[in-house]
Amino acid sequence: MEQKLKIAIQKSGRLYEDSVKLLKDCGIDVKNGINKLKTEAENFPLEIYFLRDDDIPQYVEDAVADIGIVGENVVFEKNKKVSIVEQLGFGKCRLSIAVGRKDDYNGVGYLNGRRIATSYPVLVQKFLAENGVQAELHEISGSVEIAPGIGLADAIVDLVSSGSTLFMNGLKEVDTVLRSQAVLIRNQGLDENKLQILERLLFRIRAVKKAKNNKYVLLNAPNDKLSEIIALLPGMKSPTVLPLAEPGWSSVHSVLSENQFWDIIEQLKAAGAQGILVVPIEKMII
Ligand SMILES: Nc1ncnc2c1ncn2[C@@H]1O[C@H](COP(=O)(O)OP(=O)(O)OP(=O)(O)O)[C@@H](O)[C@H]1O
Ligand SMILES: O=P(O)(O)OC[C@H]1O[C@H](OP(=O)(O)OP(=O)(O)O)[C@H](O)[C@@H]1O
Ligand SMILES: [Mg+2]
Repeated sequence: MEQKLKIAIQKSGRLYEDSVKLLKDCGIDVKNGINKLKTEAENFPLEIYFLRDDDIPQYVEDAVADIGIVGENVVFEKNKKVSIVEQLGFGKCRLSIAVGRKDDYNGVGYLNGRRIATSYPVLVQKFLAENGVQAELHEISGSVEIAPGIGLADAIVDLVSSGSTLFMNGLKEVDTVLRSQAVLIRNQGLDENKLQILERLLFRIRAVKKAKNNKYVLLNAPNDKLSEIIALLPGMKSPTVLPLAEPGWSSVHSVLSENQFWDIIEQLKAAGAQGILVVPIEKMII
């Protein structure tokens, strides 16, 4: 029987949809019946377990699952013997210190002798020790933002992304303990066969990630401006240039990365490019 790689992903919550989408974008068909906690892909040797995110590092250390998708915040908090294989670019958030909106926080020293509520005692204790601060930790498993309002703590350390939960609870973000995103982790003792399946999966994940960070650009350029325009375009090798039906004009095709995209588009326009089209790329294999 063909061996399968076992992957643990979050059952529901912030990482669930993006984790399933990533596998689907990798061409792996994931059928998840409601309340079904285990499923097999039909077209790739992968078995998928749907779990609480907190449990994933332990399961991966114990080889109950071979690999898993979980936030770096959880990986570092749980401190299990697993390896991080790849950052996945979603589930981006930060573990931050927040205090009451009117409190006069003036640096981490403010926390000396105060009560801090958090679901991340290990990370918070490490941060406090590094900063020479002694505080009283109250570990709570959720709804941390309510703690100052009900007199349970003077400050909290919790995950923040838009900041709207803090705002709605009368709190303000004052310092960051850790920046986090979802990562792929693996058991440290995978055999050759499983490592090979993991390599195949990683090859696809990287192609999907790369495609997301790049755009395909098509534009029209007058031939006398071609060399100036081509010099602005990186492309995978070099841009493709095709003659247009209209004499004296060419169509130029290239790939631009998301982070330099708008700068280059402005320069292309200034250099005489017209009819610029930007198209998403589905997979990118270099
Ligand atoms: N607001 C956010 N924006 C982006 N990513 C987030 C946000 N909040 C949490 N995350 C990331 O998503 C992970 C899962 O968050 P979620 O709130 O779903 O966890 P949970 O309530 O502990 O879920 P579970 O039921 O699986 O234990 C977090 O560990 C973090 O990495
Ligand atoms: O800065 P924001 O965009 O408001 O996001 C922050 C909130 O998101 C997470 O909780 P989530 O909404 O996932 O619910 P949970 O408490 O049930 O985990 C986190 O624990 C914060 O409470
Ligand atoms: Mg959890």
